[in-house]
Amino acid sequence: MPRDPLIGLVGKPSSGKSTTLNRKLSVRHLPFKEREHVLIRPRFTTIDPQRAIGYLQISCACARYDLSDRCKPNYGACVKGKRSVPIELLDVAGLVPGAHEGKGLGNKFLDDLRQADALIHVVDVSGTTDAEGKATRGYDPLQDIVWLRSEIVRWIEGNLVEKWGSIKRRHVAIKANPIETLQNQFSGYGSTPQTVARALDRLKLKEPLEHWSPETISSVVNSFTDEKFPTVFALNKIDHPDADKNISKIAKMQDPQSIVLCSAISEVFLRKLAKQGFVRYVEGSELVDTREDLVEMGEADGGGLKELDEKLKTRIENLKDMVLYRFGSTGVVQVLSRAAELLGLVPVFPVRNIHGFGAGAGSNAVFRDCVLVQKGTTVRDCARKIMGDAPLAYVEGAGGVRVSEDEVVEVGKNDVS
Ligand SMILES: Nc1nc2c(ncn2[C@@H]2O[C@H](COP(=O)(O)OP(=O)(O)OP(=O)(O)O)[C@@H](O)[C@H]2O)c(=O)[nH]1
Repeated sequence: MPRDPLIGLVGKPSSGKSTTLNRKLSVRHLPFKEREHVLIRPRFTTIDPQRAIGYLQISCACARYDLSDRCKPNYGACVKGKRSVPIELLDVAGLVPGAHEGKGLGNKFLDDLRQADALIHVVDVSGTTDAEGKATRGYDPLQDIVWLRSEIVRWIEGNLVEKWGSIKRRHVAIKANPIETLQNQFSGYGSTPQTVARALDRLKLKEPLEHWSPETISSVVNSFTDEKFPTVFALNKIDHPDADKNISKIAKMQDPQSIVLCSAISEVFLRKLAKQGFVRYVEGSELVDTREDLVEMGEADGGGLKELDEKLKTRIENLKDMVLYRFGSTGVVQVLSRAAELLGLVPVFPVRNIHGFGAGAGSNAVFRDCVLVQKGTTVRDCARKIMGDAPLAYVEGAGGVRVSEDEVVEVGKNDVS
């Protein structure tokens, strides 16, 4: 049965992980059942990783069938076809340079990372904190991208090289293929034979495994790391004046698809103002309206918003200029969306009644559930994930069409019941 996708949040101290999570983690607003899930589960000490629930914004199935006004999710929310679906996050705090040698409880944190399917690396792009998170000025944040990646690679490589002699001997003795041999070593990182196959495929290696040089082993581990831990770089603190030059530098070195610019503190601020009734704010967009704006747009009562004092007005104007107009949004919602894209997550909407998309039992509500599955998941696996071991007669997709259990689920293709 496929397990739920898990995204790990990493970054040095003070890069802004908690601030980013505060945005995504609204424990108070969750139903009680879900809250239990969210609470930090201390195992041995208080610095254990935290499981948190983030909200991934997707386009809801209700929008495709023009049923937005009847869409009532059991978890998360749906506003005019934009649905927030809960997704689990693993907050891996405490990674510092030297973690693979055990510095700062590094091995433990790296071990916790094993469970993650993708990573969000929160980078302080303002350069106002050094490698260990202490206040400074002019630090080059590209170094953080380099060292954090290197910690993960050196950890995996170290574990592999330590046993390389016996791995090689066994490989030759049982005439295994490289995928089998490596999968045996990498399964502890949550790898599958497909992950290993893709990692090897890229390298087009000619030499048999028993003749691999240390450089080849290193490139195999690098390629495996790319496959197993696809990473989004959340370049945080873009509101800071020193951020610009660092952003350009990082943009030249990294795949643009892997970068999202964000200002977690701006997102927290805007949400707070919206909650207090001072602004109307559409999450993930550049739209922030004050009472005056709404009056100007023809809403006589200013949308019922409160009057702002001069200080708050100036702060909002600055935030618009420095962040929203320049970058299009605070970027925080986009960070999670990009990670889901890298993972190829597919939202699936299980319903009891495939013709009306309802939940049954006389309810008028539609699309109450939405589960996220990894790309490549079959209809059978998906049904098992939703129904457990209950006997499966057959699965129908939208329009009441029977769907083969071997079919792979795709967006908009087979919303199953
Ligand atoms: N200017 C600016 N400051 C930010 C932003 N996000 C976070 N900060 C500040 O950076 C500091 C560290 O933020 P945290 O969210 O606590 O960082 P962290 O990565 O969780 O730190 P640890 O818990 O030590 O691992 C705080 O003072 C935040 O207010 C941002 O977008 N812009």
